[in-house]
Amino acid sequence: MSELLESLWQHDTAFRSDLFAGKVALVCGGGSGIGRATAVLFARLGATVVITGRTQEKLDAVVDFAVKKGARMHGFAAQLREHEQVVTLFEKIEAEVGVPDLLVNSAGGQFPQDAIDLSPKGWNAVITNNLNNTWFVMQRAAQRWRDLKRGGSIVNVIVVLERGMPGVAHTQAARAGIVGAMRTVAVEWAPLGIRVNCVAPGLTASEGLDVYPPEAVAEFPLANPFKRPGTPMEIAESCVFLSAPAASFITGETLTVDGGGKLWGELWLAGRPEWYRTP
Ligand SMILES: CCCCCCCCC/C=C/C(=O)SCCNC(=O)CCNC(=O)[C@H](O)C(C)(C)COP(=O)(O)OP(=O)(O)OC[C@H]1O[C@@H](n2cnc3c(N)ncnc32)[C@H](O)[C@@H]1OP(=O)(O)O
Ligand SMILES: NC(=O)C1=CN([C@@H]2O[C@H](COP(=O)(O)OP(=O)(O)OC[C@H]3O[C@@H](n4cnc5c(N)ncnc54)[C@H](OP(=O)(O)O)[C@@H]3O)[C@@H](O)[C@H]2O)C=CC1
Repeated sequence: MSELLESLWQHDTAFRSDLFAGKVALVCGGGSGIGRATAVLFARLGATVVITGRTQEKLDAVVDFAVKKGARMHGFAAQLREHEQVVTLFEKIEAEVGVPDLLVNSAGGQFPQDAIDLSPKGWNAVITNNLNNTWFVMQRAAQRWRDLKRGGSIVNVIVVLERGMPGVAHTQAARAGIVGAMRTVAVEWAPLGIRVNCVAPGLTASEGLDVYPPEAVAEFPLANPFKRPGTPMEIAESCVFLSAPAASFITGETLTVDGGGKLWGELWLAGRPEWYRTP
């Protein structure tokens, strides 16, 4: 783990080291994967960072590493699909750290299953975990920015929506909901100085891939023409770009970072259903 964190700390970045000095960045899902890489990058670029997720130990490992490097980082656990916990989280951040200026929503996930077999409970769990949680956090941030008469930036990490993604129909539905809401609030909130964008990663090598069955994993190299997964850092750089002043005229957009996966390739996240197997 410390080797992985060290490699994130040393990785080349396109950004200057004081880019976010004086800013507070909140990264949801910052205890692992894409969120962790984004949090570490914000910290390297001078931000005070708050990471959140359900598991305090995961947050502590990232915070301990960053603090030892001389960065400012805090980890506050929260179940983001519960609205009251989101409100309490913001109160705690404001009391102990300061109002966030930047928000990256990388908390989420799903289980792979053929759509035809999804149970109502499973469908609801994934919708709640990817639509409601992201919405609760982005709305709360915007409410605080409106109340305090200050702007901010929101970046939501979603999935690629331009093509079918067999095995994760529930998550595609949830993320399509986020894109719809994002485009609308980009308009409603622009006069408040609030920008809202999305990053759509392709297959990315994170702990999140552990939930996929071996037959699906074996075919992951076919997901894009580079024939490799992306790295969390490759996604983090885009999250940070959209959060930065360099993106000050970009709102309501989705930046796809998928190695060309939406143009070419096959991806069967639950394996191929029987009726798609070649004889
Ligand atoms: C083009 C190129 C671009 C390529 C682009 C590629 C994109 C795809 C790759 C994506 C990768 C990632 O997202 S990686 C990130 C992955 N990370 C995660 O998934 C972590 C977050 N996941 C979770 O928190 C959970 O797994 C989540 C799915 C939301 C469920 O949370 P809950 O605690 O509410 O739910 P549970 O109690 O566990 O289960 C609730 C019900 O869900 C169903 N359920 C849960 N797990 C199940 C399972 N494995 N198989 C079947 N059904 C399941 C059951 O009905 C459960 O009810 P019972 O039967 O009663 O129990
Ligand atoms: N890896 C990939 O190939 C791709 C990933 N994505 C999406 O990118 C995002 C980040 O994924 P990735 O970093 O790969 O996966 P991870 O599973 O490593 O990261 C997801 C993080 O979200 C946290 N989280 C999940 N649900 C909640 C919740 N309800 N409340 C608070 N925290 C929560 C998890 O922590 P904890 O469990 O401790 O709460 C975890 O740290 C996800 O939305 C994922 O679906 C999209 C396309 C491709």
